[in-house]
Amino acid sequence: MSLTSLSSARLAALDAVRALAPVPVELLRAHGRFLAAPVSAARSLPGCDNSAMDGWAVRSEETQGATRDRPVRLRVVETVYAGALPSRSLQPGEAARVFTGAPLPPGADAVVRQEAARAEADGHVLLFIHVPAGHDIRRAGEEVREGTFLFPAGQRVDSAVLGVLASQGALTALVRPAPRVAVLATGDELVSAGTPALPHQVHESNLVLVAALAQEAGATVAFLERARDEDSELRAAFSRLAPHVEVLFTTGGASVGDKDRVKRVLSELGARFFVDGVALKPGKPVAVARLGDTAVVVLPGNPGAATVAFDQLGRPLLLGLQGVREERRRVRARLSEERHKQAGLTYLITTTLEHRDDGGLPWARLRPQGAGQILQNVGAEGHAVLPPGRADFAAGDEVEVELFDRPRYVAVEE
Ligand SMILES: Nc1nc2c(c(=O)[nH]1)N[C@H]1C(S)=C(S)[C@@H](COP(=O)(O)OP(=O)(O)OC[C@H]3O[C@@H](n4cnc5c(N)ncnc54)[C@H](O)[C@@H]3O)O[C@H]1N2
Ligand code: MOO
Repeated sequence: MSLTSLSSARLAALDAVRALAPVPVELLRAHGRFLAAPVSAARSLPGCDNSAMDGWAVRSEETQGATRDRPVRLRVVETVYAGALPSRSLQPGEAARVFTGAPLPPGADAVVRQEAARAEADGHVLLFIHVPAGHDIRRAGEEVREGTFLFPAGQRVDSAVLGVLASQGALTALVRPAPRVAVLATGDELVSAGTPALPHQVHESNLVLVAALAQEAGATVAFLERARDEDSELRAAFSRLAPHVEVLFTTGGASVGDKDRVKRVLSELGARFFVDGVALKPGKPVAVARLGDTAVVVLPGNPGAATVAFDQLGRPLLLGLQGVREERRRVRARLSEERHKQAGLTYLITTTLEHRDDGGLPWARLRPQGAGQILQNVGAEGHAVLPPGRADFAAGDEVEVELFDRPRYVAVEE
């Protein structure tokens, strides 16, 4: 098996998919999806000059010198509520009762909030403070002007973006749908959760693990299935599942053992391989193929290896179907302990970061690592990247850490 570099494999894997066609969906259903086209403002926000407070709209120059002891007295000529329109312009000596969000009458240029004023029974108001022009007013278009750019294609639709789209009067957002995925766990040693397992048996855990990873990458999980390490079972499972999903993930049987049959059976079914083995640890046996219209990601059975292989090839592929690629933040850090590795491979080691008060680089506290282990991903902040071309790393050596949190999403060109 000749091993492809991680960077080439990531590029090659993306050729196995094309972005799904955009569809307009109701705003709440767009939550977590990615915009398929840029969005510009359909209207200005606010739409008109309006009051930021409950109070009185005034001509600011008339409040000159007002204090508690020497209030300014104005005649209240109307009341304007949010959503209503003023009936007239303010003339000298006049004020309008206004509530938060109410359009400002022409002629008014400031608001005195009601804590600084008192209504009198005879239809006047006493103002106790001087307000400059613009005070407690929200100007038309001060936040958004009609036609200005709001979001690029590829923007992830989170709650904040949904709020803005709704404020523009949008009912729907144009997004790419969630890719549908199936996960197939293979292995004769596996015992389903809920069933007692003998010491030589293994509780099946990759289905839920990979399904959750797929959901985190925006996919909808349509099938979770098991197959034994038999050609006929594998063949039947591939043929049954592939037509119904965009991506089929398999776990186990990916390596070179006698019962590692997944890749061979896929080939016999006519699958075309884009990636077959990557110079990566953990995750080396990972493959990406296409069976008919379905992308197949062959993940190793070891849970730690399956996680990294999913993260490096499966996740980009699911994001590609949604029209985006992810740019993770990278920071430099110092290794908290020495590591030795195979020089030809990229090692990705889950890590937390420790910031000390000495002003220096953070320390990468590597999690206990093993492809077959499963605790290493819990609470990890990122991957320490130990690049190829080097075998020995001493404690204190500088490395890059790729952070999982707050990535940037960029629309991919089609
Ligand atoms: N001679 C060689 N042996 C191995 C090589 C190699 O290059 N030459 N590669 C190793 C690497 S790297 C990995 S990673 C593993 C993974 O290979 P497979 O994909 O074939 O995985 P399995 O053998 O089926 O299982 C490995 C391990 O993981 C457990 N497992 C499998 N599926 C699940 C599941 N759904 N839930 C929980 N645990 C699961 C399984 O019981 C095994 O312990 O191969 C190396 N070997
Ligand atoms: O590369 Mo396998 O994925 O160690 O452990």
